[in-house]
Amino acid sequence: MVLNVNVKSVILEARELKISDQKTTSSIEICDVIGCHLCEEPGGILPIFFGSAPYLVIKYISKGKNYKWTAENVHVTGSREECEALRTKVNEKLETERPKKLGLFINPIGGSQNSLNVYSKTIAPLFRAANIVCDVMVSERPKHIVDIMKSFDTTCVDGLVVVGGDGTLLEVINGLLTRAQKEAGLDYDKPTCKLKPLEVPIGIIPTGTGNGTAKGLYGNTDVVTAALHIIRGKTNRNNVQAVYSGGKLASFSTIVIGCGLFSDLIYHTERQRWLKKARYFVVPLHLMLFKKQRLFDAKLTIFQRDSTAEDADGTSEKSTTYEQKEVEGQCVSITSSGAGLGYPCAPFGASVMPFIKHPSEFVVAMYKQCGRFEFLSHLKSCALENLDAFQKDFLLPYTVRGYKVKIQCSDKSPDPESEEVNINNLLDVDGELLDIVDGEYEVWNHRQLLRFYTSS
Ligand SMILES: Nc1ncnc2c1ncn2[C@@H]1O[C@H](COP(=O)(O)OP(=O)(O)OP(=O)(O)O)[C@@H](O)[C@H]1O
Repeated sequence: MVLNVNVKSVILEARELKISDQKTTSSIEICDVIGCHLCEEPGGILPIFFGSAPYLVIKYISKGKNYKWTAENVHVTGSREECEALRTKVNEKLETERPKKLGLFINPIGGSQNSLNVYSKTIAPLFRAANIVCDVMVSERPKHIVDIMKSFDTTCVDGLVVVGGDGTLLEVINGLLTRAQKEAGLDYDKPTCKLKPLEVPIGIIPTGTGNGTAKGLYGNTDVVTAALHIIRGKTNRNNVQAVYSGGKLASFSTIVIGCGLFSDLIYHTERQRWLKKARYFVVPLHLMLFKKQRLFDAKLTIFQRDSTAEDADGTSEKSTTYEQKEVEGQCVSITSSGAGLGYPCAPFGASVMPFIKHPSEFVVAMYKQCGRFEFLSHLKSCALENLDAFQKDFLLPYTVRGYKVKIQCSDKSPDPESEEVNINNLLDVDGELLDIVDGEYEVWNHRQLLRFYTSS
């Protein structure tokens, strides 16, 4: 919607623009202004005689339902001097924390394979309107971004933006965070090592399939909403989970880590790539409705906050002692969620929040055997963020600061090439499959390790 007003009816106040037309007065917060540009009326016979009429376009963020943001315009008419004066004053007020130069990484094959199109048609014009310059890199092969991250100079940009899915984001995060720890000379393979945070802010334009991190940060997976959060430039420090296996740091995670059912789903889905995007729907539905649940024996060791050794602000979690508990048994999956780790709208966010009392805590759940429909109804409750989604007989949820899993093979002397061994050594990390060593891994929370563009 375009609002047409005269320059005299626009009043610039300390933190907002007050705009009045004949009937109403509305206001736009300065932090929601995207940019301000002077335009000329298109040519015609009248401008030849009377001169062209300039007008000022004020582009601003409008916040709708379901966290959806759109870019709207106010057209301000008046004399050139008045329009230019208003433009200068508004631009001066636009906050200095806004990014001016971004490093942008596009995965052209993520999701519907339309990232390049989304960028050039929708995102680039918004960034241009906000006077943001982009240094664009397009990945040419799997893991190309991991290689780029090995030498990318983050000091020459104000922020990084991923145009892709969670897998591409994970490549950026893994590359940069690991490099930062190496450069700091830290013993980062030890779960107890306090890791060095990454200063450069990261944003994501969700053109992947799952897009869980974008949903967590922006409340939805709308690409315009995501771009507008990045333009606004507000950032938040977010927690990250780290996965360790075989005595090494294997990956970071921002959404979900799961063995068993969840890694099986990804394993089988990726084997049916010929189904293209339909595989994300057909394969899980087929497995859930027609296949028997795969059960495996596992030992889950949980590390919980020692209630007698309180760390008031929660920043020194590594010096805290832990109460350790072991749970053993047959299960369908062991899954932990990054919800509650500082992502304002994280997947399962509200569902696991009742369990979390401290910023360093997160939830790991052991899924026991259950009926197909019970399981689907649990997933639906999680998606709807119902507070009782984890209060099910087949679920054992634990509030933890870290946990360790050992998957036991049913065969006492298993063939290392067997499918059971293979599949037991796969872990779903944010929708990507990670090879773990001997069916054993550990997950720990690291506080405020990343800075994301978000406006919580
Ligand atoms: N040019 C390319 N050709 C083939 N694979 C690529 C290319 N560029 C990146 N990749 C790979 O694509 C994989 C998936 O990317 P991405 O996560 O962006 O999309 P997605 O899997 O559809 O989304 P989500 O992870 O949100 O479900 C990554 O593992 C990455 O290594």
